[in-house]
Amino acid sequence: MSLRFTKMHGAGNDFAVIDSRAGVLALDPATIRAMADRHTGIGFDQLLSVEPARDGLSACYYGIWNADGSPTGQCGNGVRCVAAWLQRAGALAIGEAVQIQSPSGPVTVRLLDAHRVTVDMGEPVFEPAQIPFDASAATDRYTLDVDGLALDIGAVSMGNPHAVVVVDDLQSPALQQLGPAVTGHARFAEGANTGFVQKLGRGHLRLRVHERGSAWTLACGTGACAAMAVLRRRGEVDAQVQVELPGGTLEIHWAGPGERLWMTGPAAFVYEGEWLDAR
Ligand SMILES: N[C@@H](CCC[C@H](N)C(=O)O)C(=O)O
Repeated sequence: MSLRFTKMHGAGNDFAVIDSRAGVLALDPATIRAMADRHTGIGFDQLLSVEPARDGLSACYYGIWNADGSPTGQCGNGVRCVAAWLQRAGALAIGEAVQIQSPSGPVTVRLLDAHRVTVDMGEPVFEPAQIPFDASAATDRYTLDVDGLALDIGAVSMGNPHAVVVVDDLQSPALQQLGPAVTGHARFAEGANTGFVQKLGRGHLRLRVHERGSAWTLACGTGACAAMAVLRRRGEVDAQVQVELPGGTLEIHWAGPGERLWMTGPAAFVYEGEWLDAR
């Protein structure tokens, strides 16, 4: 088996993008893990498959798989890359807004230029059953028992599940163990992407995310949206926030509950390649 792909990244969160518009390949988790391997494969956080739209309305559908082969519902950095990929393929014009269908539903993208994209990410979902998170009612903060430590978290879905933890020091060595522990916590029935956020001001956040299925990444687009959603709902940030991640900066706008959330950030091409399955 061989497979052509485009290597891309959004603020350092990296992807292999496959053109599946003419035929969708069924890739098993073991194959995705082999492709994702940073020593013996292409190396990526997520695999994105651009497929024909399933709703007759969207420009395309895109499937998302983590480096461990698990599927997910949304990818904020990925959808910006898909938009830039469509433009390079001649299927989207700069300035044009189109709907892209993701596993968790449609989002609307607008290309600001060939490498910068704004996305209407929809409304953050705080209802525990929809995250899914084990709690009787939606609230601004929950106490999570992590190996005896009472951790204050926010929980939200941006099409995928997120835990948001406010910290004073993003470099604290304790986060190395806390990240995986929250990601795999039993109260998140499907796991969670865990964002540790440091507040630098009402319009400025610094964030590190331990992702479900891909571990620590240089950026997580839905993680930036989740941090904004949780802190804005608590009244701790303004409607426009800059989120600094290890690999780059994203701009997030959310007026508040009942409103749609917008994310703007980069999408970069790295190279075109062909994966030769030599396992
Ligand atoms: N990096 C992504 C999120 C990818 C999916 C996530 N690991 C999950 O399993 O939900 C982003 O930019 O949003």
